[in-house]
This record gives sequence, structure tokens and C-alpha cells, in this order.
Amino acid sequence: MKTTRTEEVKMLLAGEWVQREETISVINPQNNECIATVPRASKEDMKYAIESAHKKFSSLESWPVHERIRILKYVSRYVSDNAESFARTIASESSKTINEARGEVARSAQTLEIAAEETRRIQGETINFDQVEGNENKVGYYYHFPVGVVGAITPFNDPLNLVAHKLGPAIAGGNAVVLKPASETPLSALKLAEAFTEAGLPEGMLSVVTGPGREIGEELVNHPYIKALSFTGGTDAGKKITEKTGTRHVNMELGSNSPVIVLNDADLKDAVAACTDGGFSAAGQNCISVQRVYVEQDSYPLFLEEFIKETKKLKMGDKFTEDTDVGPLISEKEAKRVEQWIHEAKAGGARVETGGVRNGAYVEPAILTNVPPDSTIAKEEIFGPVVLVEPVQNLKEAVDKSNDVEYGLQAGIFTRDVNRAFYAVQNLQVGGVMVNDSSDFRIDAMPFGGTKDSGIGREGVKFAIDTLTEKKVVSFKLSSPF
Ligand SMILES: NC(=O)c1ccc[n+]([C@@H]2O[C@H](COP(=O)([O-])OP(=O)(O)OC[C@H]3O[C@@H](n4cnc5c(N)ncnc54)[C@H](O)[C@@H]3O)[C@@H](O)[C@H]2O)c1
Ligand SMILES: O=C[C@H](O)CS(=O)(=O)O
Repeated sequence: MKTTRTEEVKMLLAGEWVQREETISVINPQNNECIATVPRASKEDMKYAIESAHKKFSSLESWPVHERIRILKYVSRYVSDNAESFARTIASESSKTINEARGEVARSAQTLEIAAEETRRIQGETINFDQVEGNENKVGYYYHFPVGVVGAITPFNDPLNLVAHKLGPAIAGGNAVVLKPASETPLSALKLAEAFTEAGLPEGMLSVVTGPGREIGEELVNHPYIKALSFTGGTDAGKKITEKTGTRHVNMELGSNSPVIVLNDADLKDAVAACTDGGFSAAGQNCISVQRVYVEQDSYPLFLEEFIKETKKLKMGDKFTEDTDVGPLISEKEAKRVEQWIHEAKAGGARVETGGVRNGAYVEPAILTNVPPDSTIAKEEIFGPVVLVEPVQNLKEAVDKSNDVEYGLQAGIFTRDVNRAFYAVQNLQVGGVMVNDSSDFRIDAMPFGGTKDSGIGREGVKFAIDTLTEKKVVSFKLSSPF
């Protein structure tokens, strides 16, 4: 590994920026350069963060809505004002190109702005108790109150916006929050935490604790003061965590293997463009990346030809070069896994139509056909720049094949026929269906999450706030004062 002068970045522990003797290196996957170190927190550090958050939360007599709005707006503005600096941090520590990183920064500012707006809208309702006979003398309402301390765990692939999706709703709901960011990409989260401290977030209400998932992440999951757990990451880790969350509130945003259906009446040019973008942006490391495309028989040859042509145009290279389309994977280890899955599929009879060659952490954008249905690459989440294309006889076959995996996050369908689109909407077992778009579509205010092994609950600020707050019903039994 090349050594340069590395920055020693501190973590935010209960209101203090602290260093630790043991550190974790943050590696730029493009060249294996160590760009910074962060503390390798101990279980005791995590325990301290949680207990301090609990103490602080319990001691706050109230945390007015106008104050939470002010803080969230301040941080949103801070992200916009420092957009290029945030983008450079994302592109350095993750596998995103500088342009992909700029897009993520803009979305993060929006996510926080939405959180500020939603704080204003956290309201209850009056309840008509007299809809049930015998309750004519009752009046009342319900309202939302914070759960207390929220535990948040985030993955490497969107190191800023997915952190904004944890901190924004947690703070909007009036909670304290302890975040464990991905070990590969902790710098964006720490930079965002700086903005929260600068905004005047009460000390101790936020800790960002850096270290390995299996040690400090588990401590976070197991601690009884954590009243809600918001996790985004792989299905394996998500399932292990869910075994331990018991009766606490959870949001589990997990993996996928997203399908797109292209019917004969589709606009093929649109479908090709959307699948190229949705399959290969972020080098395929996106939870809603296009992984499988089912094309109706008559359109298959032309779709495949055009998809290969567009994919070959993508420029893979240096993340900071403005016209680079595809960066590396998050590590060489991940790139080797993707390469191995391609080899396994090839050994089973798959054809690699383009790409698939690995160089360090880079894998050329690949299109595979004739993939055995039981191969790992067909069943599991590839999380890399590989798309499988398959002809189908009709819509029903496409929908059945789309559903034939354990995941169910999002799907896309290209057709001009509203009836066929509606059949897909009703029968695809997923959390979102995009008509005339690929699976890779999201805005930060929409409900976002999956069925089956893709998770539990929904993010999207308003929906996350719902998980991170409790509802209390109040009923007054009245008697005549006279
Ligand atoms: N559905 C969504 O919204 C969404 C969004 C982004 C990423 N993802 C998924 O995330 C995965 C890629 O990210 P990753 O490789 O960082 O995922 P990962 O599961 O390896 O790690 C995610 C986070 O969990 C921590 N962790 C791991 N094991 C843990 C444990 N036993 N207890 C507590 N914490 C633990 C990690 O340190 C990290 O912070 C993909 O599967 C992708 O689909 C899902
Ligand atoms: O990895 C999945 C992402 O959360 C989807 S998006 O990047 O927010 O669109």
C-alpha cells in the first residue's frame, strides 16, 4: 500500500471529538491509498455514547419543534454551501465518481430540508370516540412522541445521503441518535456530524462512533437503551440484527436483485438508456441497481444489441476525471467476488456479451445472457456492474421470473399498455414499481423499502419518522361540571 501523510480524523462521542490509539484506515479503493484514519472505537465507547445519549435525552425537558427545524435547516444549508468539499470526501472514500458524488450531496441537502419540513407536520388527530356507543362523554386525540435513543447503522454505498436519512428523521422526531457508519466510508458521516455540532445540536444528542460492525455494531443493537433501530445494509447482517431487536421499533433497508421488464410495445431507446444508467451507475453498487432484464421475445435481439452498444460507451476510470462514468468497486475483495460469480455463471453455460474483466478493484460493466437460473449471480444480489438479460414469451413469464428471488425492493416495466403495466404493478412482489423507468428510481420523500428479504418498514423521511416515534392516545372522560 502506498503511504502518504494521512489525516487523523476524530469521532464524535457524546459531544466530544475524540481520538483513539487503535485506528481504522480509510482506503481509496481506486489506488489502495490510505486517505485518513478514524478511531477504532471499543465496545465501552459505544456503551458510553448510548448511555450519554440516554442521559441527555432524559434530561431535556422539551426540545421544541422550532429548534429541531432550525437545526435541520442549518445543516441542509451547510451541506449545500460546502457541496464540493462533501463531494470530494465521498468520491475519495467511496467508489463513486465525482459527478455521482455531487448528485448525492445535492440529494443529502434535500433529505435534510425535507426532514425540517416534516418536523412541522408531525401532528396527531382528534379521535371521535363517540363512534362507538357508550362513549358520548369521551373526547381525545393522539400525538407522536420520541422513542428516546435511536441506533442507526449505515452501509458504504451512499455514505452521506443514507446517513442523512438516519439523522434527519431521528432528530425531526425529537430523538437522540447514535450512528455507526460503514467502516469503509466513515468520513462523510463525520463531516455531517460537524455540521450538526456547528448548528448547535445539544451536546450528547448525536454520537458518530466508528468501528467494526460485528463489535460495536452489535453493542449498539443489543443495548437496552436503544429504543428504535434503523439499519441499512446487506440482508445477512440485517437478518442477524433482526433476531436481536425483539419488541423495539425497526427499519431494515436491505439488499435486492432488481428486475426490469421490457415489453414489445416499449420505447426501446428509453429502456436501453434507463437500464444502462440503472445497471452501471455507482458501478452497480446501489440497492436498486438493475440486475435482471426480461425482454419480450420479439424485442430481445434489438434490445440486447443496443444495450451492449450503450454499455460499451461507458468510460471506466479515475473517479475525479469529469467524464468518467464508472469507478471502481469498494474494494479489490468485492471486485474478486463479482469476478468469481461471473466465472461460476460462465462455467454453467452463461455468455458474457461484453465486459466482466477485472483489474484491481475495477470490473468492466458486463452484460450476461443464457445465465443458469440457479447460479449465484441470478439468485443473489450482485452489487457490482453486471446485468443479466433474458428473453421471455410474455408478461406473465416476466413477472413470475421477476418474483423468483428472495428479494423484493423495486422493479421497472417498460410498456405503453396501461393494462399490462397495471398487471405488473399488482403482481410484482416489491416495494415499488416504476412504469417506463428502471428499478433505479428514488426521490427522498417517497416511501422506500422492500418486501421479502429486502427489509422491514419504509424509509423516506415522513415514513421513517413514523418508525422513530411512538403514538400516544389521550382520552378525557367528561362529566357535567354543573
Ligand atoms: N434497501 C436499502 O435502502 C439499501 C440502501 C443501501 C444499501 N443497501 C444494501 O447494503 C449492502 C451494501 O452495503 P454494505 O456492504 O456496507 O453492507 P453490510 O451489511 O456489510 O454493512 C452495513 C453496515 O452494517 C454494519 N454491520 C455489519 N454486520 C453487523 C452486525 N452483525 N451488527 C451490527 N452492524 C453490522 C457494517 O459495519 C456497516 O456499517 C447491499 O446489500 C445493499 O443492497 C440497502
Ligand atoms: O442503495 C440504495 C439507495 O438507497 C438508493 S438511492 O441511492 O438512494 O437512490
